[in-house]
Amino acid sequence: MTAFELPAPAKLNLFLHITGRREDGYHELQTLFVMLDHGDRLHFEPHSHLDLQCDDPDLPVDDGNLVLRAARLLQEHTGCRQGARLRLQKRLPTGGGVGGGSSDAATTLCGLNLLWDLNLEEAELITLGLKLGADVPVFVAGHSAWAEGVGERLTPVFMPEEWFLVVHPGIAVPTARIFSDKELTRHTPPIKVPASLDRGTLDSLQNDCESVAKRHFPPIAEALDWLQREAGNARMTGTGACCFARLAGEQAARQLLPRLPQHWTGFVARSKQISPLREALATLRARQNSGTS
Ligand SMILES: C[C@](O)(CO)[C@H](O)COP(=O)(O)OP(=O)(O)OC[C@H]1O[C@@H](n2ccc(N)nc2=O)[C@H](O)[C@@H]1O
Ligand SMILES: Nc1ncnc2c1ncn2[C@@H]1O[C@H](COP(=O)(O)OP(=O)(O)OP(=O)(O)O)[C@@H](O)[C@H]1O
Repeated sequence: MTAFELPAPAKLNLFLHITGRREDGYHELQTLFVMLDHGDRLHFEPHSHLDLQCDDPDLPVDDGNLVLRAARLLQEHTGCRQGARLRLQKRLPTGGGVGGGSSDAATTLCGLNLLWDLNLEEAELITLGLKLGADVPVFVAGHSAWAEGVGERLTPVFMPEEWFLVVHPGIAVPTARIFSDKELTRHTPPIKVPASLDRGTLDSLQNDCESVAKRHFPPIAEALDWLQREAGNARMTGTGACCFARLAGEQAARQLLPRLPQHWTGFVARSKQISPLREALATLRARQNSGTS
């Protein structure tokens, strides 16, 4: 396979319940993930060794970057000695709760599986991904999903494609800081996976991390208040910092975006049943099979 580019999409947690804590300190969750049509991009090229470039000067380009950690993990797991030149275009805010780093890691695993002709099955990539972070498996699976465990027990759910305004109130939230707070609600009773998730049910479900995140990071409370006033049904995603609201359509979302207070950034995105990564991989494979790569 020669050079190609793949998306690393964002996710939203439409709700997030914490139902318990494991002995290793990780939290048991119930959450609904949707994939968005907005995210980072990663360029792959054959190369003698692993080399990462990134357009965000605040991110490391050594093993501190999840892209290189994912690449090395795949090399170790398969014994593959090939390299790759990887160029990461960041669009997702770091520590934003939209899964930026995790999605980059998933795209790296899937892209190198193709570049290096490894032919690993999706289940094997998911197991590897979980070693890199609790959010990596859902990006490898690449569809909207109900998730349990630490986020790795995935059940596909059909969700209508909807438009969202996602607001980033200019701060980075370290996930561990929220999960280590003594006052975090950790015992929400588990709910059964509903056969279908109607809007009324979804709107009644909360993000258990919100109150702790709002206390540590007041800009999150401000962003939630603003979105609630302007659009209704405001929620935080993951452990923050991003907050989001569902809008009636693309136009409504795009009209609200320029009205964001100046010190925040945001983006408009549509949820996708099948992630842009999975779609792009299918196109690349089809090209490979027809010999036009
Ligand atoms: C909150 C979510 O974003 C929901 O999608 C994810 O569960 C977080 O996933 P992630 O960013 O991939 O998190 P990881 O990199 O695996 O973990 C960061 C830290 O958060 C804490 N952590 C994370 C996930 C989890 N289910 N329980 C935890 O207690 C752990 O202290 C861990 O050291
Ligand atoms: N490729 C990457 N992109 C973003 N952050 C990265 C990357 N590689 C390593 N990191 C580190 O990961 C941390 C933030 O991770 P990430 O961007 O996944 O947070 P997040 O968007 O809040 O995701 P989540 O919803 O999974 O919590 C930062 O400490 C950052 O330096």
